[in-house]
Amino acid sequence: MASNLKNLSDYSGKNVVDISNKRFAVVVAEWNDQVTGALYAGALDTLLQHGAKKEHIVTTYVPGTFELSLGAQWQAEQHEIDAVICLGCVIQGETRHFDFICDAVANGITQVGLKYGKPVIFGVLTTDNLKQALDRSGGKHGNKGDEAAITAIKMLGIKK
Ligand SMILES: Nc1c(NC[C@H](O)[C@H](O)[C@H](O)CO)[nH]c(=O)[nH]c1=O
Ligand SMILES: CC(=O)[C@@H](O)COP(=O)(O)O
Repeated sequence: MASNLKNLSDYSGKNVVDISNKRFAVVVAEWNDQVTGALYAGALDTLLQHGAKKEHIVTTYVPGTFELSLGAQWQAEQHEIDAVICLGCVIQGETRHFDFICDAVANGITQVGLKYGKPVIFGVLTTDNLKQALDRSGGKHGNKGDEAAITAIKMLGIKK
């Protein structure tokens, strides 16, 4: 369902479990930091609102979205990490570079989750322009950082 039909910050309460002892890694891309900073604020707030302890949230930064996959692997390979949340924002420029980054990071993040059997969440905006990104990082369509955090929580509820 397109974001303009479903607010990114709305979610059902199903599979929302006690996360007071769960440890989260949040990996944030520095590119478009006006947007990724807002995504991070949303994700952090959502984790804390649902009972995560601040001392159980490890935050690291990578240069760009392309580096999120390796940044996520460095976190997921640590036994004590229960879930990884990846936050980035790729905005279409004049060339096809956008396509290569988006494809690489979607596949890379997927492979990390499968390799370590842990939720590794794709909290990446892939937009045509800055306005679309701002609308989805705390604007009229909600915050994909919220969505990424609640997705991590719900996946932990599903994983036995
Ligand atoms: N154009 C955007 C980038 N480009 C940088 C890449 O992510 C990567 O860091 C570089 O290709 C070196 O490997 N990154 C974003 O996160 N967002 C963009 O819009
Ligand atoms: C997604 C990008 O890497 C892009 O913003 C770079 O811009 P351009 O395609 O004009 O080089």
